[in-house]
Amino acid sequence: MRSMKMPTVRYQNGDMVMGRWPGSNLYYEVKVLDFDAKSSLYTVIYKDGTELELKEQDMKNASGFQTRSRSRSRSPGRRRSQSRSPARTTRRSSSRMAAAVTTAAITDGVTSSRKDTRLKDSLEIRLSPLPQTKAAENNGNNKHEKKEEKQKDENNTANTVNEKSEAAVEVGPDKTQGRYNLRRRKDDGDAKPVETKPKQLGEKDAKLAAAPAASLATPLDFGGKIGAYFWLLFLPAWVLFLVLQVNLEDPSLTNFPPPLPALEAFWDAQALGFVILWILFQALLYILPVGKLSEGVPLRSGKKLKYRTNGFCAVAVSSLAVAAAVHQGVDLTYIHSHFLQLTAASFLVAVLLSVYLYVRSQYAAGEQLALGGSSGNVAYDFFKGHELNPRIKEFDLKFFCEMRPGLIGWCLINFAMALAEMKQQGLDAPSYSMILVNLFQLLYVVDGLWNEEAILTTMDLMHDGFGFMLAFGDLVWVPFTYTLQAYYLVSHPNHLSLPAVAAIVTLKLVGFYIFRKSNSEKNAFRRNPSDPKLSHLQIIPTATGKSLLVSGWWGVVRHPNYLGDLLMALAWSLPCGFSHLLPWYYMIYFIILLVHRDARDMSECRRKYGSAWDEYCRTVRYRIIPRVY
Ligand SMILES: NC(=O)C1=CN([C@@H]2O[C@H](COP(=O)(O)OP(=O)(O)OC[C@H]3O[C@@H](n4cnc5c(N)ncnc54)[C@H](OP(=O)(O)O)[C@@H]3O)[C@@H](O)[C@H]2O)C=CC1
Ligand SMILES: CC(C)=CCC[C@@H](C)[C@H]1CC=C2C3=C(CC[C@@]21C)[C@@]1(C)CC[C@H](O)C(C)(C)[C@@H]1CC3
Repeated sequence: MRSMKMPTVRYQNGDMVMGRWPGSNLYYEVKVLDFDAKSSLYTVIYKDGTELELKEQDMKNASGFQTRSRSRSRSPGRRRSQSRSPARTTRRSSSRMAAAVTTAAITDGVTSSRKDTRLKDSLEIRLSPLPQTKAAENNGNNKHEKKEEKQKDENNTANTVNEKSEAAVEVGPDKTQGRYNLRRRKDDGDAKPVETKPKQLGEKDAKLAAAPAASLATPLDFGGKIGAYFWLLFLPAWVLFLVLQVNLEDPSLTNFPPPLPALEAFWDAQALGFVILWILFQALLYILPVGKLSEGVPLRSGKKLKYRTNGFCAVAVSSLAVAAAVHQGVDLTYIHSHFLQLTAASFLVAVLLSVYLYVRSQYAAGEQLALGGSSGNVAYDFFKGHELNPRIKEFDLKFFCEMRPGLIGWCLINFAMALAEMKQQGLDAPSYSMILVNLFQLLYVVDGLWNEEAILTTMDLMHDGFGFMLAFGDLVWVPFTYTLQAYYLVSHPNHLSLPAVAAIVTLKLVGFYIFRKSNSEKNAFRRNPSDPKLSHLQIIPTATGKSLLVSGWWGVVRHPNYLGDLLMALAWSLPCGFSHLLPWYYMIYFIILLVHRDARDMSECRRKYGSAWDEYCRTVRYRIIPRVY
């Protein structure tokens, strides 16, 4: 009441006005409940019961609007787009729900073709869900409809969707000006963001969570079933090719096939012993009860897993252990001279682990399976990973393998290469090139471990199952191909002038800054969308209850973190010079990997977020490189 008496307050308690739905151009009829003079926010209630806080600029007098019938807005274009839209099932079924919360479709009287397109677009925006109980109240009256809706939603992983499409109104050119406070008033007490609260599963959600993953499975990628066979054979063969190439004086693609060693040369029991010891040592560090217990993102079941994020401690202890071993006279150049055998041993471990993972996934409950690795085809699911988060008690195999033995092993191998260079070239200290490669990659790994919690919001952890692709990637690909630049420098010295060093360091730092800032921004937002530090960012709400960042780093390109990563990759290759293609292998591979990952992520997000994702893509036009790609 205190605030309502102030002269600057435009709307009074109880006034019916039009309120903009956050992140869109849609205006709905709302009732003003309160005004907070401190924050200058109005608390309003929409007809479906959603309470939000809005700024005055996002509210308008109802008299300035004219109504528009739904049928008029359904242009042929719209029908086309509907039939293409992955959100169509949800949209149609939920439009019936919307009947309960209908207001008339209205426009502000501005008519232009641009506006029609925008209206068409905005009508497709699916809005944030109501709390389950409320949604059930609104939607649950007609049992027949509810049943039908369940069936229609079978292929949609989104939670209950509530749509107010009939009440769409578009106003103003600045569709996402300012961030909206999406916290409901009753949540203010615990100040928890809507999306990080454990979900109260409604009947439908419980059914979705328990549904066999096969019925929800996403389209196959990596060339599908045939592709899986190809990658299962090609990836190990390619690693072998690279490892044999880097040993040659003149590594070149034209040396194909490179001279193959005898079969016995691959096997070394001691090398296998070292690999197993290293993995066990890392496992021991992982289970130490030190460091934070971080929560992962909610699973389909609504549950959140806990992860021990003590990676920085693990790399610190590992460094001390390695330093002590060197001090005790352990010759780390063994890693250089037995590279092939160590690779073969790690490959063996990765294959055995993948078989174990596949077998155990056969006994896993539906809700524990990855949607992307549940095709029903053995080779594909073995490759892509059938179970999402395989765990032995609290020990998370995917998280451990991705962040520990291979990643920390990468630094150990690089360090061994620096020692091997000094030995082979008769140097008192490693070359500038070797130092740069070592420091750059060490920074990358240590940063990843320092920010270990951020991995929990990456694709691998959230969506990909744990199978051969990641087991092999983590235990073989990362430690034995990401180290090729250091390996190459052992016998292919490349002199760098100081200005060249300065230029490469600058490039690395720029890349690192973009990479770190963008990853941290997304991670912080996913963890707490109401974080005051992010209040300057603009968002697009989606039907799943999660929002998409549309400004800040994620408003520059759709994958700013990939851009930073690519700049860093360039800085890792430059110290090796231009004599051979081999040290540029990582750069080339990484472009392919990230372009493919971006495409995978795009289709996954389109499936998840429907038209909200399309809206994001229209606003943020470029994928990785501003104005180029
Ligand atoms: N060195 C290496 O070998 C590799 C390094 N990487 C690096 O790992 C990091 C993680 O990469 P990756 O897991 O591929 O992808 P991202 O960390 O970019 O994660 C993609 C997910 O982020 C969410 N998202 C996308 N756009 C937005 C937005 N606008 N607002 C909010 N959330 C959004 C979506 O998930 P949701 O909405 O479900 O939360 C999407 O599925 C990157 O820095 C990458 O460069 C990756 C692969 C290999
Ligand atoms: C060809 C093939 C077998 C591909 C498998 C891909 C994996 C090698 C990569 C998938 C995502 C990865 C990430 C990292 C390493 C490579 C893999 C496993 C990462 C741990 C490197 C360090 C970073 O700081 C990171 C934590 C962001 C990153 C996460 C993704």
